[in-house]
Amino acid sequence: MSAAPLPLALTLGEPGGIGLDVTLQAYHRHRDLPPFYLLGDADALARRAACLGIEVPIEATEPSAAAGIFARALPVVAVGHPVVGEPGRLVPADAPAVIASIETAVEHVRTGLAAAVVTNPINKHALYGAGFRFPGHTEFLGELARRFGPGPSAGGAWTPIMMLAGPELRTVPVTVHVALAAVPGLLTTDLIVETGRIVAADLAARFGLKTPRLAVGGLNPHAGENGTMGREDDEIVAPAVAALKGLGIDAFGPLPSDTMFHPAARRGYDAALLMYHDQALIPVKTIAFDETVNVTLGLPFVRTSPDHGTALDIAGTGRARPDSLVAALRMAARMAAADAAGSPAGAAA
Ligand SMILES: NC(=O)c1ccc[n+]([C@@H]2O[C@H](COP(=O)([O-])OP(=O)(O)OC[C@H]3O[C@@H](n4cnc5c(N)ncnc54)[C@H](O)[C@@H]3O)[C@@H](O)[C@H]2O)c1
Ligand SMILES: N[C@H](C(=O)O)[C@H](O)COP(=O)(O)O
Repeated sequence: MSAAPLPLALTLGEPGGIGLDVTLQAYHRHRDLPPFYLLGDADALARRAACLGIEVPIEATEPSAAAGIFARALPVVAVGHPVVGEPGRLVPADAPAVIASIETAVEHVRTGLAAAVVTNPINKHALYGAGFRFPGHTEFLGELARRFGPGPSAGGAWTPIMMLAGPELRTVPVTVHVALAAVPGLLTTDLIVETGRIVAADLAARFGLKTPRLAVGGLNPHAGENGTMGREDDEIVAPAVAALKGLGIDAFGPLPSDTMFHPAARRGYDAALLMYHDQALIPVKTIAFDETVNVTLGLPFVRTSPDHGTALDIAGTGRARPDSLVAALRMAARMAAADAAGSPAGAAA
């Protein structure tokens, strides 16, 4: 007899945003989801369900009982902080619960209570007053990963890599939450090579792509047009592509970033590496905003998230679509199964 699958640990996210809405709607509308529990406050979730006018049975519980409860009620595991969760408003008193839910989710995976971490969106600015010092989940999770033991990077660090994965396109920003003006100074050949190496390794191990093809986009218009529109593409990006090839990775570029996302071009690669946040996130969110998943590669555990943000403008209105969260829950379950099996399981979106 095989054991019941471990549940996924879903974090609270910003309680003034749509995280609670999409959590409730996902459970309400989809009967075939992998079992998950919300790390938060059952009362706040019940208040949001009433606000949305939907009936969702909610049960406060412990992680070990969550999978058994899931068929009859949405399990909620308390994080030890009450939550106000007023739709459309950031309440400073809610920040400790938001941070605690992320830490607790990672701890539950580390201690074998949960299979993977799925995060609801946060408002980073709202957390800074409570001591949060990271640009986003990605960097915070990289730090929390140290609890699993030393990572492969310098000083025992883990290198978390952001990938946005949709049904037709996967993109990776090489630099992430930094001002555009800082990007040229941060781009190095080593950074691109390390990013490409982790992407190729995780696509093979966790997405069932044995020899993933990586398209590398240039920084400047027309990938620098032979150096006449900036030298970074020739001096930093091209050597990184050559180094990735030297590692046996099927990488090519630098490509002009404006013409690498049309349908025929997309069929030529499994993931695209782009030099900064908006180069990577605009195409994938434009093509499939409702189905794309934000996944963190390079960690000793699985983390996925919907691609959207807190959307304070529509919280509590019933207009938030749960599709991206549903995709994130399903992808997390597939990736965790691949990790558990120690072999590729094909977690493609
Ligand atoms: N994973 C995360 O924690 C994460 C991801 C992205 C943005 N954010 C944060 O979210 C905040 C708001 O960011 P933003 O305004 O750029 O993006 P957003 O995704 O919150 O909203 C952009 C637009 O899309 C709409 N929208 C978003 N999700 C939707 C859904 N599920 N259904 C229907 N409509 C939806 C919103 O109403 C808004 O009009 C920022 O503080 C940002 O840092 C967090
Ligand atoms: N850049 C991400 C996006 O726009 O989807 C987002 O801010 C989430 O980042 P984290 O997963 O690091 O919180």
